[in-house]
Amino acid sequence: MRVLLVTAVPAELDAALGDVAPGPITGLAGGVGPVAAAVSTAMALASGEYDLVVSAGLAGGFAGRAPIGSVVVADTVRWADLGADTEEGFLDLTGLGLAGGDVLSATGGRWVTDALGAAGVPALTGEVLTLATMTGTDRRGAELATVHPTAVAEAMEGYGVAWAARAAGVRWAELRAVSNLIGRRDRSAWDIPAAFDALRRAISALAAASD
Ligand SMILES: O=C(O)c1cccc(C(=O)CC[C@H]2O[C@@H](n3cnc4c(=O)[nH]cnc43)[C@H](O)[C@@H]2O)c1
Repeated sequence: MRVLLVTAVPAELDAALGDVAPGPITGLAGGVGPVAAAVSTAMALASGEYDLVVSAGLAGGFAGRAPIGSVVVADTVRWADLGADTEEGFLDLTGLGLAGGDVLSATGGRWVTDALGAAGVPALTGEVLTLATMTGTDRRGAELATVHPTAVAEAMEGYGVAWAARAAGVRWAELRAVSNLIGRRDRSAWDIPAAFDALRRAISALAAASD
């Protein structure tokens, strides 16, 4: 299994690949946000060298659903701020009568959860939201939790990676380690070392399964 691992920033990539010897996993720090992620993933996939793409890195977890330090694997990803903000509430693409889809099913998610299970790495499964605007208020966090009851976490790249993988006909997954809870932005409450440790263990499990 030849895996392309796409993070947003180099620090996430270094943490993810910390225990992984050169081999079946190739890393790419593709940039922050869905557009940078989609473009960099599409360019890498043009080589035709990969069987699976994994969007990986830090994430915000919904309180009571995904605690700091936990690993989450997406069954679906949703670009949650793609649509229109109206007096009647948020309208997604379907609500706007537009084609394109703002929810994608993770075609490689099962392979990732099986790899984690085989290595004894605990993981939660659920919807992972992609947002171009990171949530920074309790009001917005509560709104997202209500509107998306099966969402466990939010990040900023998964949908972009998924869109590029789907266009290239390559299976894809999203795996995140929770560094902070979604809500009022309080950088001092982020536990990046705990999340990076969880990320490193999870990616080691993927490397073991891809050999
Ligand atoms: O400050 C640091 O030391 C540091 C080191 C590595 C990465 C970061 C980031 O800020 C990564 C940003 C990246 O993480 C995702 N993320 C993390 N928490 C959230 C969130 O609450 N809502 C949305 N996205 C989140 C996201 O994918 C960013 O691209 C800092």
